[in-house]
Amino acid sequence: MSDILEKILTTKKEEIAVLKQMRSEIDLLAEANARNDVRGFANALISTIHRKENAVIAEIKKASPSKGVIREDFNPIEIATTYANNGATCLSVLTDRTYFQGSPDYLRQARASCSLPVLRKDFIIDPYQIINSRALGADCILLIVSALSDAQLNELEAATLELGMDALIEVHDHTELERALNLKSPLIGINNRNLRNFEVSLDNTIKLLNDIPTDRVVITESGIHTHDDITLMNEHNVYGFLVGESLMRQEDPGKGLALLLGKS
Ligand SMILES: O=P(O)(O)OC[C@@H](O)[C@@H](O)c1c[nH]c2ccccc12
Repeated sequence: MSDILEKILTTKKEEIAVLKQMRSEIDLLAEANARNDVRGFANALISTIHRKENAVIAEIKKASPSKGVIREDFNPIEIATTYANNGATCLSVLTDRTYFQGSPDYLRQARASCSLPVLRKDFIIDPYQIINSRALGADCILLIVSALSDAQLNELEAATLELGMDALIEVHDHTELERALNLKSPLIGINNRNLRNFEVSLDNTIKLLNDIPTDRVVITESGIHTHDDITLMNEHNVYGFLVGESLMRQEDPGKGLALLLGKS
C-alpha cells in the first residue's frame, strides 16, 4: 500500500469512529432502507457499452492530494446539470473532506439535480460507510482493492449488494485484478494513476485487458484528457471511462465532456 493511501485510511478510521458515535448503525440502516430509490449504475454503463457507445462516469472533484485545488468556482449543482445535459452516463462525487475537499452534501446536491446514477467516491473500509452511502443517496460505491483484505472486500461487497447498490472494484495491477475477479461485481475499474508516485499511464489499462473475462466490464480511470485518448481505448474495445480533472478544469465541464466525446 502506498504512503498516501495509508495516511488517508488512518484518517478515515478516525472519522468513522466519530460518525458512529453521532448516529447508530441501526438508525442509519432504517434511513437507508426507507429510501427505495436506487438508480441502476452498472445497468446504465453496461447497456451503453454493449451498444459500443462511450459511457463516461463524469466526476465532481474540487481538489486532490496530487494536484491541490483543481477548480475554484465549485458548484456541484451546476456541474451535475451540465454533465447530465452533455452526455454523461453516470456521475462520481468525491465525498472525502480531508484530502479531496469533498462533502457528502455535494453528492446529495448533485444527485438531486439530475436523474443519473451516482457513485460515491470515497475510501470505504467499514460497512457503516456503505449504509451511510445509501442513506445519502449513492447508487454505487468504490472498493479499492489495494486498501482492503479479501475478507473486507467480500464483506463490503455483500453489504453493498444487500442495499441494492452496485460496486466499482478498483485495481492497479495483475495481483489486484486476480483478487477483484473473485468478487461478484461486473464493474472493474482500472486506475491509470500510480498512487505511489502519482504517475499516470493509459498503458496500465491496456496491459491488464487480456486478463479480464468477457463477463466483466472495464472502466478506465484517471488521466483521460482528449478525444484521442477515447479513440485509443475504443481501439482496444474499452468503452467505459471515469474522468475528473480534465473536465473540472474547463470553464463549462459539460462542454468539456461533449468535446471529449467528440460531440461538438
Ligand atoms: O481526475 P482524473 O485523472 O480524471 O481521475 C478521475 C478518477 O479516476 C480519480 O479521481 C480516482 C480514481 N480512483 C480514485 C480513488 C480515490 C480518489 C480518487 C480516485
